[in-house]
Amino acid sequence: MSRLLTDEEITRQLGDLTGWTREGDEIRATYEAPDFSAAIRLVDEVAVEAEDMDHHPDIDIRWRTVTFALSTHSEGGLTQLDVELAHRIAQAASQLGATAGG
Ligand SMILES: C[C@H](O)[C@H](O)[C@H]1CNC2=NC(N)=NC(=O)C2=N1
Repeated sequence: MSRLLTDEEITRQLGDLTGWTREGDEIRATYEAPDFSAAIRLVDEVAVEAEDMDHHPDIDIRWRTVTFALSTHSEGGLTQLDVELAHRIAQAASQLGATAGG
């Protein structure tokens, strides 16, 4: 169980994460991988992290562009779980040479 974060907490905790923006009850980022295979590997690695956390992103895959949207559905907004998963996604993306873009 994780409580909803305040606006200030969200802003502060996303501060050092490139490409992540808040849109209402979600945080989102779009990554461009070197190729389609790397994009799928990124999704696969994120799946492992999501299962580890029992916290799951919405994922949109278009060729080598992958968009992740995070929200804690049970709480109806953003919690520490979303910030933690965003950091894990950023780490996986970095290791695969995927860069955060628009
Ligand atoms: C029972 C289990 O913990 C819940 O269904 C989890 C699974 N993954 C989840 N993922 C997300 N993003 N939000 C949730 O509220 C959520 N709930």
